[in-house]
Amino acid sequence: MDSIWIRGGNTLQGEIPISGAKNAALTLIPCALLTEEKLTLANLPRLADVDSFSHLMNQLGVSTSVAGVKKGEFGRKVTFQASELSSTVAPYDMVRKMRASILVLGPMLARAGESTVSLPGGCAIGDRPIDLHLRALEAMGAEIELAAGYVKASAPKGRLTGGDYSFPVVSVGATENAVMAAVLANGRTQLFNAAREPEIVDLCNLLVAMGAKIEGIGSGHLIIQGVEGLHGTTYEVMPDRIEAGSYACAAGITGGSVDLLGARPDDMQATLNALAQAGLVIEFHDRGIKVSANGGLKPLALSTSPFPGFATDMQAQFMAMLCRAEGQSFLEETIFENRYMHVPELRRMGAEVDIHGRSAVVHGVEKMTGAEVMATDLRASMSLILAGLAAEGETEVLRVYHLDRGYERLEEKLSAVGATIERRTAG
Ligand SMILES: CC(=O)N[C@H]1[C@@H](OP(=O)(O)OP(=O)(O)OC[C@H]2O[C@@H](n3ccc(=O)[nH]c3=O)[C@H](O)[C@@H]2O)O[C@H](CO)[C@@H](O)[C@@H]1O
Ligand SMILES: C=C(OP(=O)(O)O)C(=O)O
Repeated sequence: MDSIWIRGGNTLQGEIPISGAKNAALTLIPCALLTEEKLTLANLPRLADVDSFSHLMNQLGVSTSVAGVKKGEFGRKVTFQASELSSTVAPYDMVRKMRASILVLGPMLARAGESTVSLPGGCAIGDRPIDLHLRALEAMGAEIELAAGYVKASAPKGRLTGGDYSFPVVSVGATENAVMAAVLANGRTQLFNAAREPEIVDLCNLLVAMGAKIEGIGSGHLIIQGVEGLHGTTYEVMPDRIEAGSYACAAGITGGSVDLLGARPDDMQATLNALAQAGLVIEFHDRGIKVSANGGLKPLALSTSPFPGFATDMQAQFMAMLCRAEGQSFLEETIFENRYMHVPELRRMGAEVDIHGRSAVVHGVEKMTGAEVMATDLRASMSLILAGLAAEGETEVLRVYHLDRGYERLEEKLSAVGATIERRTAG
């Protein structure tokens, strides 16, 4: 199993190209299920989750072809074609590896009139139910059965009918499933209190490019007029705002300066505001965003919330950075109940963090020290990498497969800006 080894203490300086967004890719790929024609996605990040999703698509009968990729380039262009579906079942073996597999439920139901997907269950960061995905599909006439760990959805007479649904809690995945189902439904669907994350805007923009009719894109009220069919297209995946924010924290924690090439300011305003409040200097230019340290880090008070609020996917990385701030920071995690798994590992590196339920108090320390640490989930892993970059001595982050879900060639990107970092393969 691979690990990442770091010798900390280097000040990072230089350019980091930002890859296509994992969380956009994972909702754009299942859109291929909505048409018999080819869907080509450019700038798809080379990530374990994207490979797993492509594999799941293959199991459903979708063909994939990858365009020639040049050595040293990030991302790749993949064409998906679902001429016909050979299966409408997403098995446990796939779903347990990647929760986002649930995102085939809506489009497969819309396309084939039926869809069976293994229940994803909880994961390291929390319970993560899918009840809202199911309620939204029921509002479009879906009949849902739960049995033997699977959810089986079917559309009476083979086609969903437009309906209205108001989400009691903002859910990114449930909004995505509902939108992908509604685009082929018979009639109009209205979604209230829909998630407004930039990845959902990316999804809606792709669907419109495929011939869908969607109003209110970017707002919490989506109005979708179902159409008879969608066509293929070529579409470029948006840049990863979480990857960009993570590398911005790397500049902060090492007292350096990085240019986040391709990052889009509008997608990450809350992150940029928090970085600025922590004392970093943010500059915008036509190739991206430059984030530079300017003296010591200031402590912050941050609470996670749905977009446009401060993203839960940035909480662990900010916590690592704030371990080096001058004073006490306060963090509150409102989205997932168990998203402080990185804290015991950060403490092993000298961090002083108190947890009280969903709140954390981070007492800034003058130095952190390298250690062997265990990654527990994707963003927790990144927080340990960040701590390792600033720590004295050597850090080895184990269970790197979590990182490989969401950071394309992390060690290459960080060594290019001056980090002493390498991937080690055991055995
Ligand atoms: C692949 C992907 O895009 N993953 C992102 C997506 O996850 P995901 O789509 O799973 O997260 P949701 O937005 O659905 O979850 C938000 C909250 O709603 C709750 N909930 C959700 C669905 C449901 O049916 N019932 C329910 O109660 C969840 O437990 C959580 O407390 O959004 C999260 C919140 O921004 C991010 O951390 C993940 O990186
Ligand atoms: C929680 C995350 O992803 P997923 O929903 O795929 O687990 C994440 O990207 O931080």
